[in-house]
Amino acid sequence: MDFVVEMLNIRKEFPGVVANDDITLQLRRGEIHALLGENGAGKSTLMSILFGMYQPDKGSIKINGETVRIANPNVANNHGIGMVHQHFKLVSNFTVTENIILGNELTRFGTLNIQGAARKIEELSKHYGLNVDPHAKIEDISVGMQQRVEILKMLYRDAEVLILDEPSAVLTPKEIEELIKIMLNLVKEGKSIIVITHKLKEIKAAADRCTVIRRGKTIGTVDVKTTSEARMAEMMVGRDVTFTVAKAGSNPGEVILKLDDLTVMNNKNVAGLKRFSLDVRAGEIVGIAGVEGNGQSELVEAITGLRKAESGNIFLEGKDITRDSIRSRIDKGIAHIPEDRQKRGLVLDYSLEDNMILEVYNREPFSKRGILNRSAIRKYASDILSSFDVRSGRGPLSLSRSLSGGNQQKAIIGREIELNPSLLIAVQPTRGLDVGSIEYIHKRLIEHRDKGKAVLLISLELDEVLNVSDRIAVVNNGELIGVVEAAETNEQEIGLMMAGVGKGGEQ
Ligand SMILES: Nc1ncnc2c1ncn2[C@@H]1O[C@H](COP(=O)(O)OP(=O)(O)OP(=O)(O)O)[C@@H](O)[C@H]1O
Repeated sequence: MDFVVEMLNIRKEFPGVVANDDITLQLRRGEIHALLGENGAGKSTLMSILFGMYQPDKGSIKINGETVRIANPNVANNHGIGMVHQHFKLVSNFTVTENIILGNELTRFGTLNIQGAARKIEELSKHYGLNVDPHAKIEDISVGMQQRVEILKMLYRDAEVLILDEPSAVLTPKEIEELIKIMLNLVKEGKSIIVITHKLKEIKAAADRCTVIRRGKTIGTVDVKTTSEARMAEMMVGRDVTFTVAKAGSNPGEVILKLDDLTVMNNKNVAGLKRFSLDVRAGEIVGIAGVEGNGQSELVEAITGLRKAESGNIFLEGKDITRDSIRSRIDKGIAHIPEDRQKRGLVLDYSLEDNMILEVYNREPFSKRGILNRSAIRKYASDILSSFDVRSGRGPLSLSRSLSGGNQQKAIIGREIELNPSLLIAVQPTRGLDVGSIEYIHKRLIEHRDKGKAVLLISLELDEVLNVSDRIAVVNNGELIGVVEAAETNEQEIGLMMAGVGKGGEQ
């Protein structure tokens, strides 16, 4: 068999955890190979080893049949291996071309040949159907385009093997479709791809084979065509997974959050949210559906106090909080699962336990007269971590940075739900989570509702909005297009509303 990459019996240990335990993955030339596994199963570690960022403790790597030692990412590049990380590594005020040649291109005379590079990038972009403008500035292009720049960067360096780490996590549904097309184009031209993803639908749509790992061990490699989504999910978590959300009807009570004619400016100082009014009641989950960038961030930031409202009012349990500080809003009962877990969710260089008390460290029993009560903090953190199944090497003492992305996300969700807020704002709460964890988080959101609390769910996953919410508010271009009962609508209707067509067909 013609394998372009073979990772054989790989082992990698971190303090307190065996991240990879005898893992074998063989990549055929010209295939799309999915790598599937629960949060913390060891996928990123395995790919970091292939890309030369970590050295395995045991095992070997073969490229085109020859054993190699990949000492660092430059060596990986020289072997034709490229990687697109979850968090892009682009300089935002540089152009596409400047980013691609950064650290790579010096001519024989020590001067840069930017025009030549731009021409080559344009050709590559055309050849693989990427449609990227080499002269555009990174800050002016969409996230989907930025990802293509990362792909181009690999192609520019003649990568034959492309590793994509959860590439669809940051994309809109349309961008995901385009990405799948691009991946299929790439393999048609002879490239080989390893893609880490939690989305079984995408594996079905794009991949040839799929290797499943669980808790650091290989479970098996399957042909995607002949394996059902349910079977792959079961291999991954070791039990059956239900894909539907079980919930009783809602029982809404008094209004908890009232937004009245709210206008909020965006970063470009134009109205990102326009004269927006909405009620969220106790005992209900209201979902916000919309294409990314249609006012959702401005809405969330205005409610949480991260951005000021230009006009209009925000009421929490009848009290006007429009001008309250962030701290005062937290104290009054607003909790927030932020979209960006690394920037806003966690202090990555703090331990997990310190992250669990970020909002409550000044309360008893966690501190008294400025002295922290470590044992109370540890107990509180340990309880959250075990109830949300946050897996890490050293439990509450683990550095937050060392957790896998999905486990970081679960820790944030646990911390916010534990505050028992009267209003829980959940932004993309299940982004990057495996299907088992998604099931669990949905259950906890519904439980919170059933305790008589209000939940505002903002998600780009239409399935999630439809399944978890009781009512759905659709936004387009910063405006509320309409509010519908989740039980009485469907994907088509919401899709049309997201495109700006009001309920009943009026534009
Ligand atoms: N640098 C590190 N130091 C300590 N522990 C680490 C480090 N990197 C990863 N780990 C641990 O190794 C395990 C595997 O992590 P890894 O990031 O490979 O998982 P993953 O499968 O990619 O998860 P996810 O789907 O959540 O991204 C986790 O328990 C994680 O906490």
